[in-house]
Amino acid sequence: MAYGDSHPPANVKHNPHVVGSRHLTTTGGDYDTSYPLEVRKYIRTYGLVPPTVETFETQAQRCLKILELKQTPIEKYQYLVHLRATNVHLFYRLLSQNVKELTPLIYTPTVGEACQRWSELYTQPEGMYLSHSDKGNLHGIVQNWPHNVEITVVTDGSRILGLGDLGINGMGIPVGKLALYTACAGIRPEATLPLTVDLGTGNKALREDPLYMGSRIPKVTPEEEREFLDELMAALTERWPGIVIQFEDWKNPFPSLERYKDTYAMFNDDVQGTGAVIVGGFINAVKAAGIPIRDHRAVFLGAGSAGVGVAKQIVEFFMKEGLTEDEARQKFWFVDSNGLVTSDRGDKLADHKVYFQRTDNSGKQIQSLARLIDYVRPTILMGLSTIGGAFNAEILGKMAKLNEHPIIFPLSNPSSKSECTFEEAVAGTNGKCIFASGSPFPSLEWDGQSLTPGQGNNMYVFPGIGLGAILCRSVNITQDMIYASAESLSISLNAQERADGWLYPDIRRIREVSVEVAIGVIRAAQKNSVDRELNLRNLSDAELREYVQQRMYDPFDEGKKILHELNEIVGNGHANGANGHANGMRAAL
Ligand SMILES: NC(=O)C1=CN([C@@H]2O[C@H](COP(=O)(O)OP(=O)(O)OC[C@H]3O[C@@H](n4cnc5c(N)ncnc54)[C@H](O)[C@@H]3O)[C@@H](O)[C@H]2O)C=CC1
Ligand SMILES: CC(=O)C(=O)O
Ligand SMILES: [Mg+2]
Repeated sequence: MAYGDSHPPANVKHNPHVVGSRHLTTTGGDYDTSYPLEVRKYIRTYGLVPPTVETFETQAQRCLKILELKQTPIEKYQYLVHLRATNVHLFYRLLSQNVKELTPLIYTPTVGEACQRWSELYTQPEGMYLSHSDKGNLHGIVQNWPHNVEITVVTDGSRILGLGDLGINGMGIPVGKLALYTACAGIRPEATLPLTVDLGTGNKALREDPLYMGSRIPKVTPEEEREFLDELMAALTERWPGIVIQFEDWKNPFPSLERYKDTYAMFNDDVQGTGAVIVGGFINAVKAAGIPIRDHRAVFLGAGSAGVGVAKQIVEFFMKEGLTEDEARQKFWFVDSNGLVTSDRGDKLADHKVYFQRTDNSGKQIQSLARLIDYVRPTILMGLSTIGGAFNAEILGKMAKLNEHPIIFPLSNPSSKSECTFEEAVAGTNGKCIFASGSPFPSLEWDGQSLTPGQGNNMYVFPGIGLGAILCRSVNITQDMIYASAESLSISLNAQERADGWLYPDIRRIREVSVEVAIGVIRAAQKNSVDRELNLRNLSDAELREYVQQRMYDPFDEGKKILHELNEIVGNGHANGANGHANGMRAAL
């Protein structure tokens, strides 16, 4: 049985903007009220939108007013989903102009609630769902996606943020991450593929929920998952040879990372992207703490994919600063749900934890985080545990007593899972902490000063990693490319941000930051000889920057670009008629 056809519908050849389903596609619709009338005629939305040609300012005024009228974050999320589905370029114009205000609505924390309520709130497809029962047919089904894809984010929904196994309801995460790819790194919306693999779920309540839309089977075995993914990876790269594949929110991400990292242009965002973003901020945090690298000690609450991913990259940073690998590794104490991670704890440690197991405190199985802090006297406290509030006043007070400027990073998402809030961290350390959290918290006043929290979220790096890998057509995504993203991020603070002691750049500058990250990633790919776009090797940094910027999608340019294309087709003069009634247009239609 054929599932798809690699050829686009016939009318696509006639006009690339008219895609069968009347401008409503899986990655957004194109009913833009800012388009000049001649553009509307060309893409056949003339008469389908109100007659006035609006400025962005007018459009934005309406959108922001509607958002203001919505009472809850989830209602605002739903409005923004609707906006993207009908007017994709306006959605991205609005997002890029209001990235600080809108990111929390389309990403963490609101996307967490959206995933928890996906079955209840579902209204329209926004990505691709592939089930275990589709095995054997994935090559055909992938042909059904109507666009040329440059990047996909794929989840199995088994660990969505810190909210556990949400099955296919995790689709909100690929959708949200890819929206950030477009807004923050200028990947065209239709070049992104949100992908959720439906490999069963360990969440019994979901399997029994009449509204759940995934397979009602328990999670498949690791062997079945591997066989499925082997076929999927081959199908994706066969259809789109340059595709970059980002794995996201898998309960156990290590087997796929090991298996595919040297064969495909893939990376795991939770292990590698998180590691890079935290190293990026951490380089600035250790400078601010004023303690020599050699004297730092880190306690990590949570020894999962993100915790271990972060620590491994900090080891790399410590080694670049002159420590041996063993000295660097000995600076970490991990606590998981069974307590301190030691070699003699009595349970079999998961493979990824073994590297960081402690062997020096046998017989001293420390029972609580507070006791461990007394024992280790850490300078750094990281939270990747999904345990909201775990850094309580006692813990924060101890960190403040031990350090002039304790580094406190509660990184779990969404906000409800954060190990502490910014306000709690500031109050608990008497304003002394150096702080970054996974989800955003508001600025606050402390002792007559305005304090702004850092957001240590992989959104600062994954868009630039993907952009860099796409542009240099990287064969793989190497560890050097990931580490380069951290270094580029750390040096992308501007003078004001440095003077204010910020760890991360203002999120409103994210497009600029993504350009710098992409440049670092491309240079590292070249050093590792995994790049295929060899011309970029001859460009100076300034030329490469210009090249990257020019290739980024700009939602403000869309109308102009279509008009330009139309002018090319019908000849100058015809399509520029002020009343939009250009004769040449008829020829084009
Ligand atoms: N800020 C960021 O950019 C990122 C944040 N995260 C967040 O980090 C958190 C963890 O993610 P993963 O490591 O992928 O999950 P995971 O499930 O692999 O790891 C969770 C870890 O927390 C431990 N844990 C659970 N209960 C605990 C308790 N009571 N005390 C001590 N440890 C406990 C578990 O044993 C495990 O080691 C999530 O909330 C996720 O949203 C993940 C990736 C990026
Ligand atoms: C930010 C992210 O990737 C996570 O919390 O899983
Ligand atoms: Mg994630």
